[in-house]
Amino acid sequence: MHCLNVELGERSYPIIIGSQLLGDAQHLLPYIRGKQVCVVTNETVAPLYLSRVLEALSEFDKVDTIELPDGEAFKTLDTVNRIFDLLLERRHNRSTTLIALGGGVVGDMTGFAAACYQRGVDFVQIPTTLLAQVDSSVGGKTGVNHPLGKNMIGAFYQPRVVIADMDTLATLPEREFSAGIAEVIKYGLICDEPFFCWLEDNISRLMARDPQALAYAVDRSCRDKAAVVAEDERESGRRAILNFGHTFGHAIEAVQGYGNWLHGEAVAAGMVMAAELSHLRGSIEAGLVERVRALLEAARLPTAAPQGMTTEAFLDAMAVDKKVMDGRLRLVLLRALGDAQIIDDTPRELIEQALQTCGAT
Ligand SMILES: NC(=O)c1ccc[n+]([C@@H]2O[C@H](COP(=O)([O-])OP(=O)(O)OC[C@H]3O[C@@H](n4cnc5c(N)ncnc54)[C@H](O)[C@@H]3O)[C@@H](O)[C@H]2O)c1
Ligand SMILES: O=C(O)C(=O)C[C@@H](O)[C@H](O)[C@H](O)COP(=O)(O)O
Ligand SMILES: [Zn+2]
Repeated sequence: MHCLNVELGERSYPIIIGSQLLGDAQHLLPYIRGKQVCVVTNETVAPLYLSRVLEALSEFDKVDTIELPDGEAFKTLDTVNRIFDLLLERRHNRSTTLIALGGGVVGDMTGFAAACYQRGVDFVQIPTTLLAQVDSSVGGKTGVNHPLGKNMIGAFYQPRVVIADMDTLATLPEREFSAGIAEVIKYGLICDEPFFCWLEDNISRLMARDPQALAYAVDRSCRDKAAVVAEDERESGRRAILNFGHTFGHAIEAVQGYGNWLHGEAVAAGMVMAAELSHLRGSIEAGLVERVRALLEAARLPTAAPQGMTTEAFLDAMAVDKKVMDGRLRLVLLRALGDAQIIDDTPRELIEQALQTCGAT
């Protein structure tokens, strides 16, 4: 077990990474201030891990649980409202703590519910997917989707602690595991060249879920993300690099229908598009785009647009991106391997060319 910190002044918190952490009260209880707790999970994760978390909570007066329906299609205000209904029916007050047990969908909604319920209650992240352990549980972006755009309603709201039990990854389906690797590769590309090279050398071990390789990748990803978040908690500047591939990826998720392409899959294809565009602008060599494609393919991730998705559909969906300012797209592109920048003057024709090179019709 080891621990690293997200340094945010009075909102700082630890990320605890290890094994056999779920039932372990010692790591959880110091971060729960009141006597009421509500564990938010879903119908898939509950039968696997809920009982272990409840063991750690046996000393509390009031422990409620809510099992949400599973899937990106349920990351909505209606689902968050079900959390509010339970909290009110069961008379949870401002001293309650919400515990998110699950992947990024559960984590994003629980965090958002915590930010809103009685204007803010504590919450804890217990991420159980690779994607949630390396990305979504860290940094305090919470929220839900809207039919017109990904994560359009939300809040910045930090957890009190993140407890990442790597044992939970043993039950993760292959496709979900690959989706998590997409965000891991993202860190190498945007801010950590040595990590990208390490990933190229170790991708087979990682895909075989070698415990040492996996522990290294989770730790390094969390460190990279924590450093960026500590510099710019509310994305007024540098934090936007964590959105590399996401303007394209979010368009894919929304146009294909939430849940048809997994978030990590859409980000993988989006990162190839962003790399291709960086090359078309003259910032990086074609060889680096090929390295990005090859690594993502080795992680069994898509590297091209969904079949039949048009350039027009991409551009329409990308126009609602949260980074758009004064009607101009702001895209995260590569200046070099391990060095991302935010660019707001990319000609539309170049974006269209990058999309078409990546299979958009
Ligand atoms: N807040 C952020 O900073 C941030 C960062 C990245 C992604 N996200 C969001 O996170 C979401 C994606 O998260 P995700 O990839 O974890 O998807 P997810 O939450 O849908 O989980 C993936 C699937 O795995 C199941 N599952 C979870 N843990 C399991 C386990 N241990 N064993 C077996 N099955 C398990 C889930 O029930 C689900 O079916 C997206 O909505 C994305 O927008 C948020
Ligand atoms: O933490 C961040 O900042 C990120 O951008 C991480 C992304 O991987 C994540 O998908 C995030 O939810 C995207 O946020 P959004 O603001 O583009 O909706
Ligand atoms: Zn993401």
